[in-house]
Amino acid sequence: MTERMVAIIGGSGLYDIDGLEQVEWVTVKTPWGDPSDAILTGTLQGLKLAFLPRHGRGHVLDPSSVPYRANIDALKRLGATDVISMSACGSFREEMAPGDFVIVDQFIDRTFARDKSFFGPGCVAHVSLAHPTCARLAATVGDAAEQAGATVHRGGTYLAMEGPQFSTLAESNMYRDHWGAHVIGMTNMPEAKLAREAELCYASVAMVTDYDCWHPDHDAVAVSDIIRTLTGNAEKARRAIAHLPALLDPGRPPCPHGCDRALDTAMITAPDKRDPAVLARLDAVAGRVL
Ligand SMILES: CSC[C@H]1O[C@H](OP(=O)(O)O)[C@H](O)[C@@H]1O
Ligand SMILES: Nc1ncnc2[nH]cnc12
Repeated sequence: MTERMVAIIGGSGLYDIDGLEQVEWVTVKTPWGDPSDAILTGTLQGLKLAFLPRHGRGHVLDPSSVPYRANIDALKRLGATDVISMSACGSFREEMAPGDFVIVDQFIDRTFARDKSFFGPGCVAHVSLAHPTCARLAATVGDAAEQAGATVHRGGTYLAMEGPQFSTLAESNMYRDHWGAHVIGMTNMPEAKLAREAELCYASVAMVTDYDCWHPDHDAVAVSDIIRTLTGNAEKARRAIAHLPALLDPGRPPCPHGCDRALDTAMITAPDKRDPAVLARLDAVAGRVL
């Protein structure tokens, strides 16, 4: 049994959480640079929690500038075992309406200007991403969101785009009609890939703010519309977090899906060929297998 620490990565509109005890904003140094901000740590009814605002408090980082590797490394370094991402997103489906929560289970990664792996020359590893989210954690997060009064869609494909501009109509139609995506955002990739490499269970709550630009009855998305919906979404997200301690024990049994053992079969560089400087950077992420 591992001691559980649930890390919440808060997206647009969610820059802190309340109700924690023994609260501290902790500054964490990582070999990948500084995380987006200090990390809020504390306990909620006995459950250890950490909270990191993805864009920094005051929303100072655009999606391409978020230090995804530093964020995941810092959470792992602090002792996180589970990561719950809470993000604003556009919807490609009529029934996934603004205000609804989608528990994402698949991704299409269209980002191209971000560091996507902790591994590389000197230590090569290939983890499986067939099932990029943790089904156990996702089910619990879905329960917490429902208990918070949200309309929850369990399962959905999140198209991660580079941004910061929103999609063209042609792109929106292609993602929706031909690629089968359900929601769109700019941040869950490479975050989910890095969480898997760091052997963290990862679940994503995509909180719908708009219909992007494909919907004939809705104007193309604008930040002002998003902000209007965000406030209500963030309130529901906070209520969902408050339900987590009743659903998650402080002790965490091994992940039945193997998220916490993702590196068991991933490393391919021969041990005597591994670069010591690269291994030093992997101390938190891959320390278990190095
Ligand atoms: C403020 S609209 C666009 C912005 O919102 C989402 O951020 P996050 O995923 O961190 O909630 C989206 O991905 C864009 O970065
Ligand atoms: N329509 C949209 N496209 C990309 N990111 C988003 N975040 C919120 N709405 C979005």
